[in-house]
Amino acid sequence: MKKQAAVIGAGSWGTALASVLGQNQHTVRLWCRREALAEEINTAHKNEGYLKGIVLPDNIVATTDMKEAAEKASYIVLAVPSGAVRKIARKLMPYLHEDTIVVHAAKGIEPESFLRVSQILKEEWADLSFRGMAVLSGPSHAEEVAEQQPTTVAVSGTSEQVQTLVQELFMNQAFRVYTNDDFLGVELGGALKNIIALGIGLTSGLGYGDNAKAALMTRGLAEITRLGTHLGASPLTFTGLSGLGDLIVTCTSEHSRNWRAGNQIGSGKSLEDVLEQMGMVVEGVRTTEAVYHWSRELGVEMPITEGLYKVLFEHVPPENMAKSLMERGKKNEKEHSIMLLDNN
Ligand SMILES: NC(=O)c1ccc[n+]([C@@H]2O[C@H](COP(=O)([O-])OP(=O)(O)OC[C@H]3O[C@@H](n4cnc5c(N)ncnc54)[C@H](O)[C@@H]3O)[C@@H](O)[C@H]2O)c1
Ligand SMILES: O=P(O)(O)OC[C@H](O)CO
Repeated sequence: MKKQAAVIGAGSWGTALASVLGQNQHTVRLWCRREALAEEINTAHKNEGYLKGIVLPDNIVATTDMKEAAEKASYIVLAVPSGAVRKIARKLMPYLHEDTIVVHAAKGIEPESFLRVSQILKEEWADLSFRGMAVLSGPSHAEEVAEQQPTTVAVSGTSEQVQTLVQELFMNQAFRVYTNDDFLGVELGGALKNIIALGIGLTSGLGYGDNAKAALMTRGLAEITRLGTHLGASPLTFTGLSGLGDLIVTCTSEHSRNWRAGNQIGSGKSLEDVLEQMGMVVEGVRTTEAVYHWSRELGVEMPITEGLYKVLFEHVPPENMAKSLMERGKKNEKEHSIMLLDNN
């Protein structure tokens, strides 16, 4: 059935998700910051700056007016960078009502508070009543979603009903949505994989090959799972779409901004120059900062995150990251899995 949906954020991901909703014949209002972009979307049905060469469904209406975008929507999809979520949550406040379902699609952890995006929203909207919240996450580069290439993602919701409704809202022949009741795990997987993708890009920039890439992906997943299960997420979620799936796509795709940023830093560019030239969000930088401090506070070992933090924020040369990881003390590969089995 046709729904009223608002997508907040007309960058790569917001535009791609609006496109999926448009293909599904929903009424879509896409909120963007710049008038010129709204004009481009409404007249040319394009967003060339973020999704080059893509023609958008003509039932997407772009606006810079938050009221016009969100007031009548029964679904509000948040697709801004995690760093903008608090500010946007405040702007959205007047337009949430009893029937609103909020779907967030941002992947990050807040550095100062160590909060996930859903926790930021709950904090900002503590006094409001709305129908529920969901997180949509998984291996899904906007460029391929916009081209209607086969894509699979996971959705988790504050209730089973919300989860199923969001699955129905987005699902189509090119965009397959699985439900997963582990909200924490789905949200964490999407945020944490960006750290590992940055690290892998960095080693590729240094000239290391596929063995290093496989090592970091495997041990990266181990450290994501270690933190996630420590916080109460299911280990199985990290083997699914929002865990391993998203890790694979972000660490191997030419589309990944996190991988590309790491690659350029490994090749000798400064973090500041890389971020300035990217022109799009590189979530892994902020999340590395958050997770480095968070894991230390929690006493959870995350050596890849630690190595990357030192390169990004303490000006340690990138080659030292690989060296320090290779020279760590002897370990049993299954150490953490054994601990998990013992606890069950
Ligand atoms: N691009 C993808 O393939 C993809 C896929 C899945 C999830 N995500 C996640 O979606 C989120 C958004 O990523 P993106 O790729 O669309 O980023 P992007 O850089 O392509 O676009 C970001 C959009 O947010 C807007 N924005 C930035 N700062 C803002 C602020 N302070 N207030 C209001 N608007 C602001 C920008 O104008 C732009 O429209 C990120 O958390 C990202 O990890 C991205
Ligand atoms: O381009 P990236 O590195 O921000 O990754 C985008 C998505 O998270 C991939 O699923």
